[in-house]
Amino acid sequence: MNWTTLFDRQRELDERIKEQHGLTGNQFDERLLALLVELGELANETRSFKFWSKKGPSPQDVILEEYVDGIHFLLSLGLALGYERDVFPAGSSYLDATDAFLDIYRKVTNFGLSKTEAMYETLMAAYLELGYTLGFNEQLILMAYMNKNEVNHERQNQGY
Ligand SMILES: O=c1ccn([C@H]2C[C@H](O)[C@@H](COP(=O)(O)OP(=O)(O)OP(=O)(O)O)O2)c(=O)[nH]1
Repeated sequence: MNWTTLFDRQRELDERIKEQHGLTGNQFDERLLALLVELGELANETRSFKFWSKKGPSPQDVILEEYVDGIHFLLSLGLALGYERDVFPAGSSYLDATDAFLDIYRKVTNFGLSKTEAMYETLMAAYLELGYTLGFNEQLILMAYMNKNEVNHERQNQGY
């Protein structure tokens, strides 16, 4: 994954939102909470934990769009702390989606407390691994990110 391109796109979007909404500060806590909320929305679409229901997951394109919302906030958090990089190390693989979600919730919380670059790297690697666990590859993730980034610009054009 060429993360530099994604960080560049994210920086443009974040700066635009910052200007449009007259923001000061880096909104670190809000971005962190937004990421946790997106993780919940993503888990809900996969229905991976709903042992009480026979209803299947949402279509993969719906799950992918939720997944790349999380990528947006992760990139945003990295930008807020100056942690942009081109490469992140591979994470270790997960047993299933539920295992991945629980691990990532822990890692988001740890990162929010420590705010270290090492913890950020670990979190990025884990989130990418979640993407693989959900059946996506880097190409799909990159394309979906670009599409949603465009949608986010369009929303700002419309005074969202
Ligand atoms: O500084 C920011 C703020 C937001 N976003 C992006 C991330 C995500 O892709 C989208 C917000 O999520 P979503 O599309 O779910 O927005 P919402 O306002 O929660 O929409 P809805 O109420 O329709 O779920 O905005 C950024 O990239 N940078």
